[in-house]
Amino acid sequence: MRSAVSDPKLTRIEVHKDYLKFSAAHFTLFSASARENLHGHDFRVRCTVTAAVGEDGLAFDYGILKQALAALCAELDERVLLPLHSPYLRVEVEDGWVSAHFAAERIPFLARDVLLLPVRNVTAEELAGLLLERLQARPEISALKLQSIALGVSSGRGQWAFAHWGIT
Ligand SMILES: Nc1nc2c(c(=O)[nH]1)N=C([C@H](O)[C@H](O)COP(=O)(O)OP(=O)(O)OP(=O)(O)O)CN2
Repeated sequence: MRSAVSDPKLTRIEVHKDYLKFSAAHFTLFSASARENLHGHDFRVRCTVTAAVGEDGLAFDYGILKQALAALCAELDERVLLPLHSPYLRVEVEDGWVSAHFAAERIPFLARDVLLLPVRNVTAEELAGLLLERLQARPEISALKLQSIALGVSSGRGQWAFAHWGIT
């Protein structure tokens, strides 16, 4: 007898928990001469995946996904985020200081407060792409054999950027 529940071969699982966030400072670079002032956000993260449902009615323990996302958020929490690959900004690290060189400005930070990220700009879209890469690189996530991942980053209510992998 078929189960009372429809028997989907694929399911979509979404996680968006209040604790999936990181508080960080940044400035968006709009051109070689225009940028925002340094400011901060509680960046929020959410993730939607598709996966096959097993004969036991379980796709995978989504606690594994939540823990991985929380670990990724913790890596970025309470830092000034600077891009290493910007066409407009040069980063210099010396004697416990990090200097961001932008147009004619030298913007100094204590090295302990800065996190240099392999992105072109500290924008929601670049952060989403970076976090997706880092999520996929985690062995406990690659072991889940997910079919697609969409990872979102928000810099404020009502504005999200998503990075995607796989077929949805
Ligand atoms: N494509 C993108 N554009 C902008 C980004 C971004 O990440 N990607 N980021 C910013 C700002 O840095 C900021 O993060 C958002 O600015 P803002 O919209 O002012 O944020 P608020 O929450 O204050 O939104 P309000 O609509 O003003 O309430 C800009 N552009």
